[in-house]
This record gives sequence, C-alpha cells and structure tokens, in this order.
Amino acid sequence: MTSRTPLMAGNWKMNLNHLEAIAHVQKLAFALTDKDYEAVEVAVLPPFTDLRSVQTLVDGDKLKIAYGAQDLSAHDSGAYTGEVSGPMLAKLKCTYVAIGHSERRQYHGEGEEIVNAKVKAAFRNGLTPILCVGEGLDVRKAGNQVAHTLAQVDGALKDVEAEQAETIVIAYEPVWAIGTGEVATPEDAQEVCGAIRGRLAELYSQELADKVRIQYGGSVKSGNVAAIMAQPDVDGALIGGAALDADEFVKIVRFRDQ
Ligand SMILES: O=C(CO)COP(=O)(O)O
Repeated sequence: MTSRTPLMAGNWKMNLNHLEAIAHVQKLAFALTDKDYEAVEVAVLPPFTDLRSVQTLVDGDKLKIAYGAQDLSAHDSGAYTGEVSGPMLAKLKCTYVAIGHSERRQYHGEGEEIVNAKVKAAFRNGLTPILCVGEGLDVRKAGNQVAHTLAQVDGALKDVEAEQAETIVIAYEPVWAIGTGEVATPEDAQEVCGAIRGRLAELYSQELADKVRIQYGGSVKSGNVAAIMAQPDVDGALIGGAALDADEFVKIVRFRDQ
C-alpha cells in the first residue's frame, strides 16, 4: 500500500462572505504550523465570491493552505448564465473542485451524466475533483449503500483515463449523516470507502486504487474524527458545519492529538 497524505477539506457551503473568508483563513494560517502541514493537507472550499480574496491571501503570504470551489460548469465558456467555468477556477489557482455534492444532486437535479461531464471539465482544466458520493437514508435502510455508491463512482468515472483518475479524491458522504449530527460509525465509513477502493482496482488497477484518497464526510467533528481516520481506507474528511469554526477545524486537522 502506498502512503496517502490525509486531506482535510472544509466545505463552507453557502457560508462566509469574502471578508469573513479572509478573517477565517487568517485564523487558520495563524494556528497551523509546518508540523501540521507535513502531516496533513489542509484545504478550504469557499463560495465562488470568496475565491479571489482567499487566493490573494494564500499567494501573498505563501500559505500552505489549498483551496478550491464547490462546483463548476461542465462547459468551459459560453452562454451559461450564472455558471462558473473550469478555466476561471484554474486562473484563480484553485487546486480542488467539489463535484456531485449531495446538495447539488438533490437541489439542482445533478445526475450521473452531468457529474461525469463536470469531472471531465475539472481534469481538462487541471483541477482535482473531489467527487462526492453516498446514499440516502432509504438506501441505507435497505442495505444497498455499497451498490448505490459504487454505481455513482462508475457513472462519474465513465471514460475517464487512468492518468487522470489516479489523482481524483473521492468523498464518501452518506446523505443521512450530512448536517444531522448523525455520524456514520467508523465501520460504516470503512465498509463503503473500502468498497470504493476495490471498485477503483477493478476499473483501473490495484496500484491506482492504492494512490487515490478517499474521504469520509458527514457530521465530522474533533470528537469523532480520530476513530474515523483510524480506518484503513479513510484518507481524510470533508467537513461542513465544523469547518466554519476555525478552532474546531484546526482540531480536526490535528486528529492524531484527539
Ligand atoms: O456535506 C458535508 C461536507 O461536504 C458534511 O457536512 P457536515 O459536516 O455539516 O455534516
């Protein structure tokens, strides 16, 4: 097994305006040390309107905090009112872009085809997708979480070449655990994250599967992160609510101390 640097990413969702974003990233920069950055990759996913401010801060102070967007258009330019393109995000030196978050799937009707097109748009523009997958409560109750989630992985990676797929990040976020305080057990997280890695091995190769970072997301906090990170196929977390509190996010980054 190759070693995978854990990725702790804060998905701010529709929170923090650009001034609040600056204050928040400054707090993170003040608290985090080289020791933290050596052990864990730290990333924030602010709203689009904050990205320029975050870029200016990160660039100006040479911060080791990565950043990215929460979505992108499947198209690179054109008459798509309200959308933001991959080239625009690349120009702002974004590293990451979340794709297929359950809130996009649920509230914006994003299905497999659009998620696949967005994954390709991200790769086309040198961005690393954080592909979000995971089942709703009904699917979990029926015991179909693995099949459901793997079908989402298959759809998102359709016609994606190995050299791109090996850089993807996949976030397993069971919908019933998002923003509910209902965290999946470490065993629940491992079951599906392990199955995702197995599917990557089938679709590509074991070597590739061993390189891909798979995160867990859903009510992650400083109090539960260590047990989840102890699972062999969990390589980080995608954090919503708890990432809005800089002190709490720093504690999550330092999961080994919790
Ligand atoms: O959706 C999430 C991250 O993308 C998880 O959100 P919470 O951490 O607020 O449950």
